[in-house]
Amino acid sequence: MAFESLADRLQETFKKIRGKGKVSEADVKQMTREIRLALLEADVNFKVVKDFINRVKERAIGQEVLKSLTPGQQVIKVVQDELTELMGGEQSKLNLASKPPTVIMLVGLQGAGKTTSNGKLANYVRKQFNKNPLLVAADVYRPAAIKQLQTLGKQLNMPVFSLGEDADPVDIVAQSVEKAKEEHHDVVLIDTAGRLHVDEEMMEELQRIEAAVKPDETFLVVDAMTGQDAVNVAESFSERLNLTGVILTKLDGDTRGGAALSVKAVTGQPIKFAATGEKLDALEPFHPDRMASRILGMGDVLTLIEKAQQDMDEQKAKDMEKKMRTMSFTFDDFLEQIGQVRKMGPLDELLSMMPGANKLKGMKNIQIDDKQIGHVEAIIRSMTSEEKEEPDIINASRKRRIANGSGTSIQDVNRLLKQFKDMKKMMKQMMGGTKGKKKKNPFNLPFM
Ligand SMILES: Nc1nc2c(ncn2[C@@H]2O[C@H](COP(=O)(O)OP(=O)(O)OP(=O)(O)O)[C@@H](O)[C@H]2O)c(=O)[nH]1
Repeated sequence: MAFESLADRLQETFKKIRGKGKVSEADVKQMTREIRLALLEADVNFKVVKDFINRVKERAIGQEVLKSLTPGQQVIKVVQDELTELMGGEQSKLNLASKPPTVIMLVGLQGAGKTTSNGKLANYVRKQFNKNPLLVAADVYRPAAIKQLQTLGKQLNMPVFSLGEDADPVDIVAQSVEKAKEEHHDVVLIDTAGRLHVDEEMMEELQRIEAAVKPDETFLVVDAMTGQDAVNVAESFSERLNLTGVILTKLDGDTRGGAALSVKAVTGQPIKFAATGEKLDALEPFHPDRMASRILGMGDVLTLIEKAQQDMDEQKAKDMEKKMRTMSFTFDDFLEQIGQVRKMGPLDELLSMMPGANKLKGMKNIQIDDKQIGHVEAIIRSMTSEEKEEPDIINASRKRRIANGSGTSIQDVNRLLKQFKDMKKMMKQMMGGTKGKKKKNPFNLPFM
């Protein structure tokens, strides 16, 4: 899972400071020392780390007192804020031209995921903004590049503009924009040539394309797995082109996080999209605040809920959120959720967005093995309504009855009860509620 060791280390550090009723300057220094090491180990650019630590230190030591947070929590909030800021603060939206077509050019090194991202982005603008994109094959050097884009075009049922391998890329893009106007394509997505390394010839060509079509967006596609290297590449590109944003790819791999955390500071350009897989729908707008929460082990509950909303009807998603918030989630809801959640995608991917999930090694405690679902359903159906509402009343004799009724064993029943308990614990953590009395949580920090 991406960011795993960074997340582990930061959470270890926070554990020490969270409950503190008083945080001394020495505590802050100790904490920032640990954060510094964790970031360096995650391959974050050293200069970026230095600035980051200085800001955290300054704010954490000199901060005003917020009544609703303990001093330990305040310090953690400072880190969360600064981490969000480091990745760009506000989410940066796609810039669509007021006068179509919107021209989007993708640049980057070979293998970064440029061509794939082109297809994903085309898919995204069609779905989200109801656009009618034209894909443009301007990589005439890599033999299979045009073909690859044409294959993507076929999968998406979208036209691809190409003049073959012998044409000049500048002619290709200029003609493609004319064609887009004629045929009412409101978004033009240009796939440019990549090289293994930054080289002069490539940069000049990209600059010529840029001058010819004046793109509304020029996205640098960066492979998150390449860490520091990615940042150096980003620097070279941003020196020569008017980049407007970054698409960070391969966030589904076990990247240490360096590129995600440094690229904004180094290029001045925000990460606008994150790609999390090879499939054509694996592209999401990048939200710095959610990513910061995720790195800090607070989970990405909003993305989880959005994902849920895409796949189940909105009312159900709202109900689910409310139930989690008020802790009135019962076994009946659990049963319903199992069905819904299975529609949403691979369980391990969903679980990785849950707060604290990275701490549950292998996530064994809450893993819902698809094969066991039948058992789980049978067990829940063998419970009385009272038991489903208040599982704490399930004593040894009730367990025996449930096991018999569902054709499972007492161990199976115990396991499910434990899973349910763990799940509720996690919900409590992520929603910040305590059973019975509701605490005010102005910053919506799940660890409160
Ligand atoms: N796991 C994962 N793989 C990705 C992602 N994005 C791209 N890939 C894979 O990375 C490889 C390279 O992607 P391409 O799109 O061909 O790379 P490119 O940057 O266009 O390369 P050139 O056209 O040679 O410049 C392909 O095998 C993609 O399937 C991602 O977000 N996650």
